[in-house]
Amino acid sequence: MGFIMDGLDAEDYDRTYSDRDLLRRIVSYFRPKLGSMLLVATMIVLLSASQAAIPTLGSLAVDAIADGTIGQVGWLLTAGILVTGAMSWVFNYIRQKYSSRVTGDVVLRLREDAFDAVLERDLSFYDETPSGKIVSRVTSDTDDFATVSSLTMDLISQVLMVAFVTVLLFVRSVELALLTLLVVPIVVGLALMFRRLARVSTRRAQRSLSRVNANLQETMGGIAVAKNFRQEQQVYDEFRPINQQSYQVTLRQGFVFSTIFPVLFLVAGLATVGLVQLGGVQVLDRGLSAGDWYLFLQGVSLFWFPLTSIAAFWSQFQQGLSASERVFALIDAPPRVVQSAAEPPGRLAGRIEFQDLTFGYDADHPVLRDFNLLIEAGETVALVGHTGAGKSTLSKLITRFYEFQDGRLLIDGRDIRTLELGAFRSQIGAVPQAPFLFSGTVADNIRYPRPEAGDDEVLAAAAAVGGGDWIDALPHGLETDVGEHGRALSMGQRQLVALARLLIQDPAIVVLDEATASVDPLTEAQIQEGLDLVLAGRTSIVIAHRLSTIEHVDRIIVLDHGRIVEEGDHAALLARGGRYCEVYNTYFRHQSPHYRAGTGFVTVGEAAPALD
Ligand SMILES: Nc1ncnc2c1ncn2[C@@H]1O[C@H](COP(=O)(O)OP(=O)(O)OP(=O)(O)O)[C@@H](O)[C@H]1O
Repeated sequence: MGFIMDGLDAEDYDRTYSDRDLLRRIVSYFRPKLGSMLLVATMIVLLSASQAAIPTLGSLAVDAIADGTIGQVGWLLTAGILVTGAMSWVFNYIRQKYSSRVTGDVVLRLREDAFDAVLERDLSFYDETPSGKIVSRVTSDTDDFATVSSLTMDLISQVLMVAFVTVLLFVRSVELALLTLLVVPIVVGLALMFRRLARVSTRRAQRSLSRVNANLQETMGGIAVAKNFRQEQQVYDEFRPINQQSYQVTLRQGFVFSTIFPVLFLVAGLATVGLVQLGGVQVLDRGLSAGDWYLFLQGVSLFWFPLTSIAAFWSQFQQGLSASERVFALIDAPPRVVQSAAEPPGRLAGRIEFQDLTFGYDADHPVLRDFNLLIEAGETVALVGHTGAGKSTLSKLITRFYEFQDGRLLIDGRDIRTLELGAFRSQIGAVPQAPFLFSGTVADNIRYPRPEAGDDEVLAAAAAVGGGDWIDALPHGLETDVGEHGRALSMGQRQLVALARLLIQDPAIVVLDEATASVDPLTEAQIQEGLDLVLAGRTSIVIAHRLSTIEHVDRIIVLDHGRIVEEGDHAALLARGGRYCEVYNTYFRHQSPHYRAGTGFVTVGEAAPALD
């Protein structure tokens, strides 16, 4: 049992909606399609009536055979059955056409809303939720919801037909009609009992499938690394139990659903036996005509088919309901980053002040505790420190990707929580270590922050970065296709595109995580030139990995376990011989052109001259 249920827990944002809330929510998606739905409903009524008319005409034919009048009315009844059959086809065609459109439109809207919700989520959401699981909610869960909506229409049509047949049966023989109806509460009772079981097993099956998706997604993302380290077997070993689990859970779901049908068919069979016996006796006693008896037997199959298929629908119905629950939970997931107001920030000067700020990805384990730091407008600050010191965390708070728990973060003296988030973020230029490029051309990527930017602006930005020589090295200049994730460009070229993109954005504050990957000296020089241009006149926070950067910034801040342990400029900090020297020896010193392996380390713990 343990294995089967492992990893199938709900996501943090999952919730259970009451049937009423769920239904109300689903109805709200269908409401704009009221006109088409009325047409579908009319067609369903006509279709059900015409389907119920066929056995009625058949029963008249049986009576005519018994009376010996079939010779006179036979052709009329045949024509009647033909016309009713043809009309059924037309009604069904119109019904299918419009109901498919209604379902398609509703799913389109639901998927748009789900995708919108995904885009709106804070970065913490992406840290906590594997992307495969998100994809699964936006695609297969909305598909399951589509199935529910078309099933619901089928269900309504079947229920209506049952209603028509019931009326007919009562008109013919109250006694036999009551016998037929006697079984309904048993079937409905069984279906209701089954409901709970079905919902639980269906939900598990969906979660296990999204686990499979998440695993596949991660495998595809890291396939190059896996192949590099020849870890295909390990990847497969990880996939196997997850896939097995999905198999087991789906099998269990199948078992749950397969128990209901034999039970239902047994009840139906017993009822039919009763009807054959009782009806036959009544025909012999002349209390019932042969045609009526025929209608009852036909009616029973017409009657039973919808009832048993309602139970059959149940599985998919439940699947769709829990899918819609999952999609709504995604749409309704509360944001972690909450603004207390939405004041227009105006053009920011870029003064940043952390005041007694406390933050932890998990509130019980703070990464920053009572943290204080003031960065003046226009200042360029380098954050250095060992891995895990909290450098990226600071930048994630400035970009407002995460919500801090305590203290204040002021931008130009205003509480960051009061600024209109979209307008604020548009003035923050964030460059990650490995800049992400979208499929398209180099020009498309440069104009990404401002799609209305003209070709000349894009060209000017590209030319300004690194002297523009790098554009000539691209096979089709700015029209070169960058490939998926920018794979068609070298690492250095991707960084240059990211810098040109910043120029187009023209942010007030730049948060830059320098790439650790080394590039050739020419590209390095171009990047440095580009950086000087991009950072000039803006407040800049650089998570520094390059010697040339730390040598030129206004202030270096040395972080250790979320605390500032030293700050100052390069020469002063080196002279102090403290923590900065350690970091310098570890990360930066070897980049110096004068560096010789094994020599020239700056002594830690005592004042030492600045060596290069
Ligand atoms: N998304 C996250 N969820 C939980 N903990 C995190 C997350 N990101 C970082 N941390 C933790 O927060 C601490 C600070 O991490 P941070 O990424 O800020 O360090 P860093 O100084 O930028 O390190 P590096 O130079 O390796 O990028 C680390 O202990 C890290 O494990």
